[in-house]
Amino acid sequence: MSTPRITFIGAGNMAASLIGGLRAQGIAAERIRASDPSPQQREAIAAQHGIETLEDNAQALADADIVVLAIKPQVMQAVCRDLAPHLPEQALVVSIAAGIACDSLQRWLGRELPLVRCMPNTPALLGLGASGLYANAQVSAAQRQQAERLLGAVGISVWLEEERLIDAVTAVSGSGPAYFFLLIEAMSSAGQQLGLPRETAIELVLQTALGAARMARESDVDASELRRRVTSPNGTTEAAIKAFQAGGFEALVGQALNAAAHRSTELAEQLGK
Ligand SMILES: NC(=O)C1=CN([C@@H]2O[C@H](COP(=O)(O)OP(=O)(O)OC[C@H]3O[C@@H](n4cnc5c(N)ncnc54)[C@H](O)[C@@H]3O)[C@@H](O)[C@H]2O)C=CC1
Ligand SMILES: O=C(O)[C@@H]1CCC=N1
Repeated sequence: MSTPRITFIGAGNMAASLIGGLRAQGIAAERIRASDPSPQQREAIAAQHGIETLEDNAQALADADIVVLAIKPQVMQAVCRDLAPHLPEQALVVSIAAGIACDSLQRWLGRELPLVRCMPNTPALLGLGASGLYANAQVSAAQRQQAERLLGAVGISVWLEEERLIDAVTAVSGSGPAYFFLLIEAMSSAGQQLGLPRETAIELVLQTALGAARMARESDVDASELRRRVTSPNGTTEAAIKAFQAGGFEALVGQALNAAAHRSTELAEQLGK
């Protein structure tokens, strides 16, 4: 397969992560371009990755095999309507915007076209992202591979058979880093209340989070077994877990993820009109 020409519409954080990942995988800078109205964004991404940047979205589309929509959901409709007449016939469109359904994108782009909708997350910045991908019926097997390579350059990616599951992915991994950050914040301040200096508490919490994630990732037993192994009968961990359970921890996590998924559906309805 020859290397596709990839155009990014929007050169913000997520675009920069994806471009960094592609470059690290050996994709030549000449195959990638990005458009953004902000001169600062254009200069930053050109300096960092050596790619061509343009102010004009329509110009950036010329000869593109893959067009990545890496703009905020709120500007998606206006940008798509402007792009519509300039989109190359066979181009694969990849949208990373939260809460914008394939139907809306096709309506704004003016026709049925190969479309992959994905939900990445911010650890993509470190190549540790997790993305859910949904392809519509127009996407060819070769284009699926291209989308997989694009998102695979910044972490793991999983295919979803139904578009509605993007809302679940948004709740689990799209928003997920924020839940772990919240736990890190809460454990750090609890450590301080127990008398540890702030920096010490944060350092211990961060290394514990990293160690636990790697153990869960690399071990051949599941998280509940790893938890059991830390939890001595009548010991300290058991006391903490009992306190979590008495506070309804698992039900609360369920409610939180439901709220995120519900909001994702609601945004798609509002923004998709
Ligand atoms: N931040 C996150 O955790 C996640 C974000 N996303 C999605 O990724 C998308 C991009 O998000 P970020 O990179 O974080 O945002 P960002 O704000 O860093 O980047 C957006 C870029 O679009 C540019 N832009 C604005 N109007 C434009 C136009 N008319 N034409 C071309 N470019 C334009 C802005 O100048 C900016 O550089 C969003 O749709 C968001 O929903 C998806 C998953 C996770
Ligand atoms: O909070 C949000 O709406 C976006 C989608 C996933 C992460 N950030």
